[in-house]
Amino acid sequence: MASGERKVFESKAELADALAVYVAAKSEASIADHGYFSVAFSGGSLPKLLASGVDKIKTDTTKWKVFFADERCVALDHDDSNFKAVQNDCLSKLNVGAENVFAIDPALIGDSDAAAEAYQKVLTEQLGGSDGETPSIDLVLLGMGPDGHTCSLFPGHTLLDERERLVAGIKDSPKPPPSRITLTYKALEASKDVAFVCAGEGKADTLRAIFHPQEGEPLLPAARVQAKNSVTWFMDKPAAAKI
Ligand SMILES: O=C(O)[C@H](O)[C@@H](O)[C@H](O)[C@H](O)COP(=O)(O)O
Repeated sequence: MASGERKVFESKAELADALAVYVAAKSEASIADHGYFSVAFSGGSLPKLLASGVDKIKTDTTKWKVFFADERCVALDHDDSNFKAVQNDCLSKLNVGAENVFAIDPALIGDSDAAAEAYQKVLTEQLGGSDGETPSIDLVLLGMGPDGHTCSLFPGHTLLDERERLVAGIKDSPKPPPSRITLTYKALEASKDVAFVCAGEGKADTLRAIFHPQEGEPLLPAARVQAKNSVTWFMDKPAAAKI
């Protein structure tokens, strides 16, 4: 069963506002602690959802370092690009310098393993993990798919057992497009905080399986996520209806 605090909101709009306030608080605390705030965004419905609360993110966003929890191996201006979604829906409304947004290297999108290796290097350089320490992202914002996947960690996939790499390539994602890069559990577990964002009745059955797995039901990828400090589940009422 998944662990962590569960927060349930009346509506998507209330969820978005609370998430924005939470992000701002994590940002303030991180900047006070080490001078910057590193945050990783997922794609899917998350960027649009957060967009409606983005004006509540009151913090010094010039001190942000933005990463991607997973990314599709497509051009940065492709409609499938998580970078494009996060940039258009959220970052364009926040004062984050382009030099602080760490996208996949577009020159490597033909080879997800090479793109993942390069992204891991960026993560390590930016977060100071080069002395052998695992880099720690301050906050990872995650979604969850109907099959219980998160990042691009899919049920039954060999990447669920990856313990060496922080970022891995995947060529057979069941959710299109098939070629992607993703943070691994190793990277998630080294992160300080993780927030899951789940809205809509389409998430209800999966959240039931996450929080109340029946006997013999496999532990879904999202249920296995742990972080150094906290995992918090932001849900609206329809998503939380069965938990
Ligand atoms: O690139 C991706 O596909 C996403 O990062 C993915 O991991 C997403 O977060 C989940 O699939 C949930 O997606 P929804 O929020 O759209 O259900």
